[in-house]
Amino acid sequence: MGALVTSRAEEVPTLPVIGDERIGVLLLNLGGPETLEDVQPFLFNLFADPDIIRLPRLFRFLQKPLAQFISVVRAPKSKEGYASIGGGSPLRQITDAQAEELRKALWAKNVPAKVYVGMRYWHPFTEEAILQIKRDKITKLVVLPLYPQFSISTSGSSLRLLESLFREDEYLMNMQHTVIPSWYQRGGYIKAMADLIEKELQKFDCPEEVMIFFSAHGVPLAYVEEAGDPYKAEMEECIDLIMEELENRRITNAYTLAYQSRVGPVEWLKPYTDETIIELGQKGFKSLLAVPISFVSEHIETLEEIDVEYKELALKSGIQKWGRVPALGCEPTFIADLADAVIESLPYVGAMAVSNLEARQSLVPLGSVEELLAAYDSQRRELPPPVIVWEWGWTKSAETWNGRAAMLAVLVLLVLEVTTGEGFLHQWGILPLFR
Ligand SMILES: C=CC1=C(C)c2cc3[nH]c(cc4nc(cc5[nH]c(cc1n2)c(C)c5CCC(=O)O)C(CCC(=O)O)=C4C)c(C)c3C=C
Ligand SMILES: [Fe+2]
Ligand SMILES: [Fe+2]
Repeated sequence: MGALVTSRAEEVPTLPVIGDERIGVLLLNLGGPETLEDVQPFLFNLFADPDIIRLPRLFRFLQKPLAQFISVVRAPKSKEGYASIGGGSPLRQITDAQAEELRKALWAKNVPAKVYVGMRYWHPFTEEAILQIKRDKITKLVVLPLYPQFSISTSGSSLRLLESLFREDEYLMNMQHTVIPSWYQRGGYIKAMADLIEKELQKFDCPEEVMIFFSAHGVPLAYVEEAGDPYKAEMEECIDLIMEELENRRITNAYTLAYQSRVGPVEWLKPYTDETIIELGQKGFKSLLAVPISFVSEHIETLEEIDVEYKELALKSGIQKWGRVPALGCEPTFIADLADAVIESLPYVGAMAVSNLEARQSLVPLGSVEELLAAYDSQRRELPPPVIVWEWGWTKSAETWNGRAAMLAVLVLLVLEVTTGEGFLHQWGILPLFR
């Protein structure tokens, strides 16, 4: 259920109607498997997303079979990871708690709003949250992705899904709404991050000698260089702002940014976290403080990848003292800032009423996300034509048989790829995702 999120339902006051208005906030997030049985279907949902695996247009019909194949092959390794952090992702629980704290902060600031959670790949799905929003007859909606920096693969994917849901539904089309596409530059968020870093630095014997190691989730390089994803630029600006805030507190440590969690053999944003850790060890750094920067909840990549894998690598590479800044979670300065972001965006929701035509065309009043997504789509159209072109018959039955022949050919190609290690899917960087 994408319902009003609360730990104890009876404590939630009934949503007052101000005039005719009912305000809602929709938090968008990735979602994670709650049990080990959820892992494979969760992975299927993730890989079936064309914003995660970008196939050329002619091969889109392969998206789901490919997602099925990759998810089945990858599931055992992923399950091991989830088993090691307690048998499932903590993401739903943390996001629900953030939603409840945000609701309280909004009510405390005299903005009585309902807060909904819509996950992209697992429960509560975005579609469920939208159903609940309609049931509650929300009239003004603020859409807030829980990713500080925008990426096509995260906020972009969720917004694309929302846009398609909005287009199909008369009620949603007419609902006033606005989106906060990214918020990495907000003062409260920057301050909250700096507070956490400052606190963790104090746990080292010589805090001023610690290398502050920002580890962001990576994306394939082509997203940034070909599709125009602003993720890297926003990430770099975000880190500059945090370091400025620390400098104002006379904390002038060395710092660096690297990208973690790459999947498959295509080039991802560099430098890579693992390679950077080894280099820092070689350069003689002895103390590292890891700062997860692209996500505001603990999840498998903080709890397993950073806390276990990267720590082990660091210790092997000559680092003697390793620390890690916790994810923001329900940190009060951060939640208060999210509440302010929502409140500041409310006039834009009103503005949508003035130009409802715009509201019908785009989720975003200023058009920024629509422009980003449009740029991304035009990149997709410009991809070179695939080598195989199916140009057989035009009758219905011929098309059916062509489809079957194509599927058979694809299966043969898959078997050949797996056995020889070469082929189209390797060239597109897809097949090695299986491992
Ligand atoms: C800002 C954060 C994230 C970006 C950008 C991102 C891009 C991205 N991710 C994959 C593949 C996988 N991601 C997986 C889990 C996962 N991803 C993020 C965040 C970002 N992903 C989080 C927080 C999580 C963990 C959720 C949880 O359960 O705690 C997984 C599944 C885990 C695994 O098997 O390793 C995959 C696979 C790609 C390909 C991509 C960019 C194209
Ligand atoms: Fe991911
Ligand atoms: Fe990942």
